[in-house]
Amino acid sequence: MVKEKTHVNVVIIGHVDSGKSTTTGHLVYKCGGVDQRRLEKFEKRCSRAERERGMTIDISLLKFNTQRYSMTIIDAPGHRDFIKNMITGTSQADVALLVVSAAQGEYEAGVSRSGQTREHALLAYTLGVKQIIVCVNKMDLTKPPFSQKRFEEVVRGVNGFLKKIGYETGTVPFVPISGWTGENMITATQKMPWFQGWKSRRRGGNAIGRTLLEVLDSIQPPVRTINKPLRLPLQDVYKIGGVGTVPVGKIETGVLKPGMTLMFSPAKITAEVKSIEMHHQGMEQGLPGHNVGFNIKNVAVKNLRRGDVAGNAQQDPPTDVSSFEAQVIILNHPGKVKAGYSPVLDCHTAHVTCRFAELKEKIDRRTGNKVEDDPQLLISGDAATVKMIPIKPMCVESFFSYPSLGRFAARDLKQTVAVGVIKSVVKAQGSKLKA
Ligand SMILES: Nc1nc2c(ncn2[C@@H]2O[C@H](COP(=O)(O)OP(=O)(O)OP(=O)(O)O)[C@@H](O)[C@H]2O)c(=O)[nH]1
Repeated sequence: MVKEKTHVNVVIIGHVDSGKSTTTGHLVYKCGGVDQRRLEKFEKRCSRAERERGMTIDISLLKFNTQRYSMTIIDAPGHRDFIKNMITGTSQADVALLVVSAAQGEYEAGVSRSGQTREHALLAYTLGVKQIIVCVNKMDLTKPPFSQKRFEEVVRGVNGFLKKIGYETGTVPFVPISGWTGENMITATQKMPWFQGWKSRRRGGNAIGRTLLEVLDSIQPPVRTINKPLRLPLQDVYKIGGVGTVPVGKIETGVLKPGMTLMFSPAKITAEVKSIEMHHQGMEQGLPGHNVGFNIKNVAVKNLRRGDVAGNAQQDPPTDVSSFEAQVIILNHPGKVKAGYSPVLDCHTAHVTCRFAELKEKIDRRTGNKVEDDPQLLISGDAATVKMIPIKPMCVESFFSYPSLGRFAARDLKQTVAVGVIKSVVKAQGSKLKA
């Protein structure tokens, strides 16, 4: 049997027009598993949706293979809801690919105060994406073309702010590429003979690859969370004739098996798993990353809904929370955020209004150090620790215990006003679990 490649989720980040689509498009066309027709269809849908509604695009179709990994591009910015998707997206990114344009003026704009390069990198780091690869793109447009001096200038600059954000520089690889003309994407170019591969401190100074594809192949395999208790946020619940109630969703942690007794929270319902399916095939078990449908008996469809979380009733079952403490970053709020502010939170598949009950402390975004106790208000750009109270039952977890159930986007006025990670939760029955 052919060994299945390890699956890796990649998020593409970088300033507008840095070449994210061009670069990823190149990878997918050359190393992709998506057939041309589907890709064309996707592209059509993509541009129409973007034009008309600025809608979020499901680009889960974008896949490509390296030697060791099967990679899925889980989201790319430029879409209005990128930040929300990055946080609540169906999969967690294992690695971030930061695209930086080396073209004259474009690099400078990207790393300027209003540029998105730092913002995206900070967001990736805050959300726990600790592996990052930087492609220094548009090398064909440097002056002179393919300039080593320009590459080194970009490396110095980007390393400087990655270090401030918290990334361990020296281990972050940089590759000079042209996503447009293809240099160093799949095959090594002769046009940049000065680049013989990124020398990684982690690999004792050995070069880890001259091409973007090789560098992607050199990442640390993601640690899967198979040994943790089961968490399966429901996407939907179906009633299927002759079968019964079938909830569907993606397994975030743990293992789902027939015969297991599940607890659904906040529905507070237990039920036994009869069978499990993925892509219409029966399975003996479901593992993290699997999108499954499973049949449970004696539970009416109306008693379960999207946003409920299934877990093993015998092993740290999920429960709803009466409050939680989160570290938030206010992104776009036109006014002032004060205690009592109640935006809608998107956390895993749940969508629940939560109140900023207490603003506990304002913190420095980069160092995480406290800068003020009990602030009266927060404005765009501020980071703070806040106590939040959901206005109806909701199951969330600390980011530390279950990352994908512990990060959220807060929405108001049709935009993402804040993003956050949950530091600790108070379970509804009163026991406080500290992260
Ligand atoms: N010469 C050259 N042009 C490039 C390269 N990569 C991208 N471009 C061009 O730069 C422009 C922006 O590229 P995109 O791939 O759309 O950039 P993006 O980052 O996806 O843009 P947004 O989604 O709007 O943020 C396009 O006109 C591309 O053709 C490159 O390596 N060399």
